[in-house]
Amino acid sequence: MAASQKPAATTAPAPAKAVANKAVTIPTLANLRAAGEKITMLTCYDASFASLMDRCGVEILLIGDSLGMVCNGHQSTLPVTVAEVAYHTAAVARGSKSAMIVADLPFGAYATPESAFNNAVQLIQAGAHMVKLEGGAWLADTVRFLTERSVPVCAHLGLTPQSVHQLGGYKVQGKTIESADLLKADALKLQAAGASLLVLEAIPTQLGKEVTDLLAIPTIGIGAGPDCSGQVLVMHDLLGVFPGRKARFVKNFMEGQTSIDAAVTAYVTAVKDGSFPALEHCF
Ligand SMILES: Nc1nc(=O)c2c([nH]1)NC[C@@H]1CN(c3ccc(C(=O)N[C@@H](CCC(=O)O)C(=O)O)cc3)CN21
Ligand SMILES: CC(C)C(=O)C(=O)O
Ligand SMILES: [Mg+2]
Repeated sequence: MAASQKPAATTAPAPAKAVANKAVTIPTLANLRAAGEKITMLTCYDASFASLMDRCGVEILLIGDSLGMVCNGHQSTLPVTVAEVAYHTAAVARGSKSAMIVADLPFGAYATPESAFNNAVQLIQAGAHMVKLEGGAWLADTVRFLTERSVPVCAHLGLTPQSVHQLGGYKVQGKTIESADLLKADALKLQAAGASLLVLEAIPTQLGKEVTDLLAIPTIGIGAGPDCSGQVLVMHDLLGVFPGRKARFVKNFMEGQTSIDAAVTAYVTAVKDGSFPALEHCF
C-alpha cells in the first residue's frame, strides 16, 4: 500500500490505563480486590522515587520504618522515630500524584490508643492517607479509636519486625496450627475494628490464602504467597542495593533491566500477571 493510501488516524490512541492519574483511595483498593486485579505496593522514602513509582502505576507507597535500616544503616527498625517517618512522608507526598500514601507508626508510637492517635495525626498532617501498625488482637481497641476519628488503618500481622527481640529474629510466623489459627482470629478482629488493609509478612503460602479468603478487606503480602490481594517489597531490595542479608521473598528486579523505571515497571507487571511471587519466594 502506498503511503498516500494509508488511512488517516481519526482517533487518538486510548490511554494505557483508564484510571491513570486518578487518586488511589480505599474504594479503589476494594474495587481492585473485587475485580481480581493484584494491588502493587512499594516502600518509598523520598520525592524523586515517589514521582517515579507513581508514574509506573504503583498503587500504594509505604513510608516503612524499614527506612531506619535501608536509609540510615540501623540494625533494626526500633530506633526510628515519628519525626523521621513524618519527614520522609512529607517528601513522598510532595513527589507523588495519585498513589495512596501509607506511613508506618514506628516502635513505641502506639502503646495506647491516645498516643497512637496523636502520632497518627503527625503522619496524616505530613501527607499520609493511612497509617500502619504491627500487631494482633491487642491493637483492636487502638484501630477502632483511630478509625472512629477518621484515621484509616493498615494492620500488619505475621513477622512483625518491631517485635524482633520478642520473636528471636526475623523468622517465618504461623507455621503451627495454633499460631495460624491465632493469626486468623487476629485478622478478623482487626478487620472488625475498622482496618482497611492488612499486610501479611513471612507466613506460609497456605495461611496467606486462608486469611485472604477469610477477609473482605484486601491483604498485601511480603513472603505470604501469591494469593494475597497484592504484594509489597522494600524498594532497596527490588533495586538490589540493600547490603544486608536477603530474605527469601526478595527479588532483584534490576536484573535484566537498564533503568530504575524499567525495574519498577517489571515489578508492577509481574505482580499484576501473577508471576511474582514465584515458588522460590514463598514459605
Ligand atoms: N531491606 C529490608 N527488607 C525487608 O524486607 C525488611 C527490612 N529491610 N527491614 C525491616 C524488615 C526486616 N525484614 C526481614 C529481614 C530478614 C528476613 C529473613 O531473612 N527471613 C528468613 C526466614 C528464615 C526462617 O524463618 O525460615 C528468610 O530466609 O527469608 C525476613 C524479614 C523485613 N523487613
Ligand atoms: C516491609 C514493609 C511491610 C514494612 O513494614 C516496612 O518497610 O517497614
Ligand atoms: Mg515497617
